[in-house]
Amino acid sequence: MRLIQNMTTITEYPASEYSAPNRAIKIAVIGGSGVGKTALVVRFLTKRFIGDYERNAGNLYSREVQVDGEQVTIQVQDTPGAQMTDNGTSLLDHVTCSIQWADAVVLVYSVTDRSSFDLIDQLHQLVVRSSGASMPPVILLANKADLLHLRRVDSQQGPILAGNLGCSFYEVSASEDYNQVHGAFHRLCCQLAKQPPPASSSPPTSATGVTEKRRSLLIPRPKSPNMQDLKRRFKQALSAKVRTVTSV
Ligand SMILES: Nc1nc2c(ncn2[C@@H]2O[C@H](COP(=O)(O)OP(=O)(O)OP(=O)(O)O)[C@@H](O)[C@H]2O)c(=O)[nH]1
Repeated sequence: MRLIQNMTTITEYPASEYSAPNRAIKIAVIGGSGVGKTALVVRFLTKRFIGDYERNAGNLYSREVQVDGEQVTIQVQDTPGAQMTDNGTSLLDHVTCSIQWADAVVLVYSVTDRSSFDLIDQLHQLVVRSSGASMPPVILLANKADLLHLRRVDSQQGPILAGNLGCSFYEVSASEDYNQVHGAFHRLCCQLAKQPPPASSSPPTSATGVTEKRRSLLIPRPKSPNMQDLKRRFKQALSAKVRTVTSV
């Protein structure tokens, strides 16, 4: 597949075709539970929308692509849903680790879930706190835009929040519109690809050494075989649909 946008080209290849180590672009996707994080990641990487997923335990997905002639590996960390508690938020250890690992962060809420919108401000603060001196690029995604009758977050509120946080905003539907989802991730990838790759020998840029940790120690290990796992789930979903059709 070849995509051209703003003079930047991205060509996707099956990961198995290449063995040479590439530059990696690492993206962490964070947000409340059930907002569609997995659906968005899978849609971006495979073009497919699969309705049902197991509850996310923190999978790492990757895909080989070519950006402006440079072969890169896009790695997307799908984090478990953060939840609001009386004391703040929970399930944040994994989220914090993902932020420190990532080159960029995608914050996600669902337009059908007011609490997921209210959570964004706290998650953004967590990104600021976890990033030290090297704040990564952040984009805000409002998902499930197709569910008009269930909307609980007004369409003007997303852009206002994004403006306050200083990040780009996209309202998307993982289920209905691949181009919207792809466009949002694509622009982020192009932005990251234009940045110079980190020098492996460079010293930490902050007293906490967050930058150095981001590149090395805190890389979460994949908890599933990524594309293999995706293919297995897709086959399961297909065969379930075939069973439903044949039994009607
Ligand atoms: N209608 C509609 N449903 C969606 C959309 N995106 C996701 N869903 C549904 O929302 C539910 C939750 O999606 P997931 O991708 O599992 O959400 P998640 O944020 O990864 O959830 P956790 O693993 O609990 O953190 C699933 O039933 C999806 O089919 C969308 O754009 N439109």
